[in-house]
Amino acid sequence: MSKTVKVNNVSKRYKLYGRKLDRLRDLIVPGKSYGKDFYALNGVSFEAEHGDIIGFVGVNGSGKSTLSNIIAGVIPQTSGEVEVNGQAALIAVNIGLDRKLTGRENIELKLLMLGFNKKQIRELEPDIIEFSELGQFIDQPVKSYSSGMKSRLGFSISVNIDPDILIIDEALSVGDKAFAEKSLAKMKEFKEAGKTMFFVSHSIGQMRSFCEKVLWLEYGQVKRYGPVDEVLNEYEQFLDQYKHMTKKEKNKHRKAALKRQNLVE
Ligand SMILES: Nc1ncnc2c1ncn2[C@@H]1O[C@H](COP(=O)(O)OP(=O)(O)OP(=O)(O)O)[C@@H](O)[C@H]1O
Repeated sequence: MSKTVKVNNVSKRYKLYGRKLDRLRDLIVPGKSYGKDFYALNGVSFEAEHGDIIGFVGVNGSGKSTLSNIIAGVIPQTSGEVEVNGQAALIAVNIGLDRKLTGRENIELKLLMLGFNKKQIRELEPDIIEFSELGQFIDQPVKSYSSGMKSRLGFSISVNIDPDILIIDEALSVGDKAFAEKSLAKMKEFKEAGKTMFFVSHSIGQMRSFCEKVLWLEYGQVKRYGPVDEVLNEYEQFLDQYKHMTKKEKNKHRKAALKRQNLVE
């Protein structure tokens, strides 16, 4: 099977500043570093094949969205290599939509940015609007949309451009049940067409029903990568243990993780 996505030793470093002055100093003082390095991802490696449906799990802040954004080309990695063979589309709440523009204008802008010509846009637009079920709201500015409506618009654009690789970051969790079911059906179509998909969700049920493999991130590092049941069973055990930890034990766990992210409190 050929690889569609190869992520090799990828890290993402952010600078955290305790004081505004340090941020400014970092910009204007050459050769010196203020602020503290913080690794949202640290040495992440994995590969995806054609037709793989891969879920990203991990507790809040473990790096799932950062990894999704890097694969989609929305943000660059600090180090390491990412090879993406094909066109990738990211569906995430609040990403890629201009709040001042209407839904229709956002569709046109997004398609233009992806390199579609005017004729192709005219052909695609009705399908996108129909799938979104936004009705007359399509001509209202996106800033007046609820998060579910934004997610519908983003999802409709991304699935109708027929990408090779689809990355869905929590987008299904804000839509209503009917739209989530319609979206899942569309994703099943993509699955049958052999596309590669990445799926970020806190819903273990959705993960089990949809994904074949799972990548478990723990504070920026790969804890496990493998078949869905194997990894999720272990992840659920961890969540259960975590829930029953005393405050002191939770703190110890958190401190060990922060140390790995280079951020000792
Ligand atoms: N622009 C940024 N500047 C500094 N730190 C950031 C930035 N973006 C993300 N981070 C940090 O990187 C870490 C990983 O964030 P990310 O959003 O990838 O986690 P996540 O696993 O998707 O979390 P969640 O489940 O809460 O959505 C977090 O600690 C976050 O605070």
